[in-house]
Amino acid sequence: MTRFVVVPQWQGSPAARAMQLVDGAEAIAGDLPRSACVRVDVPLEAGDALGTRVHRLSTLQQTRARIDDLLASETDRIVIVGGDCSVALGGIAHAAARNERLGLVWFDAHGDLHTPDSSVSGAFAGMALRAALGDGESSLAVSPGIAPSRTVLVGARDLDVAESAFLADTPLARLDAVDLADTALADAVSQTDADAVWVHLDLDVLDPAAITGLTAASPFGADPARIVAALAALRARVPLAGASITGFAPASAAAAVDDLGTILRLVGALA
Ligand SMILES: NC(=[NH2+])NCCC[C@H](N)C(=O)O
Repeated sequence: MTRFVVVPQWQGSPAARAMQLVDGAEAIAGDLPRSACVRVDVPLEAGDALGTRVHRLSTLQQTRARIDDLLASETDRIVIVGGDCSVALGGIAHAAARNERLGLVWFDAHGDLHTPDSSVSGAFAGMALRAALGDGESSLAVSPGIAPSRTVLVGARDLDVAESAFLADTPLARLDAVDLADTALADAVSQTDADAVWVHLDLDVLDPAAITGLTAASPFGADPARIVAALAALRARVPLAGASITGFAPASAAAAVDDLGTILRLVGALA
C-alpha cells in the first residue's frame, strides 16, 4: 500500500503567493482516499532564520521533526504531498536509511541547488536538492547525502549562476523535459548503481500550458503524458522507494479543479 503524507508547508518557498501552497496540498489531499492519507501539522507562523541565511528556518525544522517522527514507524511506501519542494527531504532521508544506494530523480524547472551562502532569496526550496545531496544547512540536509552520481535532474531550465557553476563541476545527470523520450529516464537511472529510486516532482517542471496553479511558471516545460510514460518505464526497471509531489499553488478553489485531473494522473504514476 502507498501512504500519502500531506505536508502543507509554505515556509520554504520564495514566492509572494507561497501560502497558496497550503491550499494546493489540501486540494490534492481532498481527492485522495482518506484512509491512505496522514497529515503533518505545519506551524502557522512564518518562523525565524535563527541567525542563518535560511529564511524561516525555525518552522522548517519543526515541520521536519514532525515528518521524521511520523516516518520512523512507517513501513508502507510513502508519497509526500507538498507544499514547497523542501518537504521531500524527510522522505528522502527515510528512504536513504533503508536503501544503501538510493538514487534520486528531481523533476523541477529550477535547480534547487543553492547553499545558504549562494542563495539570493534565502528560500529553502531553492536549496532543497542541494540539501538532499548532503550540503548546506546541517539541521535539514540528508546525511549522508545522496551521491550526485546517482542523481538525475529533469526539466531544469531556470537556473541561477551559482547553480550552473555547481552543475559544471558535479557528476549529476541532466535530462531535458520537453522531448523526454519514454525510456530516457529509465536509461539514465539504470546507468547509475542505484538499487532503488526516490522521485521528486515539482509541478513547475510541467509546461505552463498543462497547469495553471504554479507560483513561478517557466516556459518550455514537460507534457504530463510524457512524464507518466517516463515514470512507468523507470518503475519497470528500478524499484520506487518513495516519491514527493510539490508546488501546487492554485489561485482559488475553482482554479484548483482545472488542474487536479493532471495532478492526480501524476500522483497515480508515483503511487
Ligand atoms: N523549487 C522551487 N520553486 N525553487 C525556486 C527557486 C528559485 C530561485 N532559484 C531561488 O533560490 O530562490
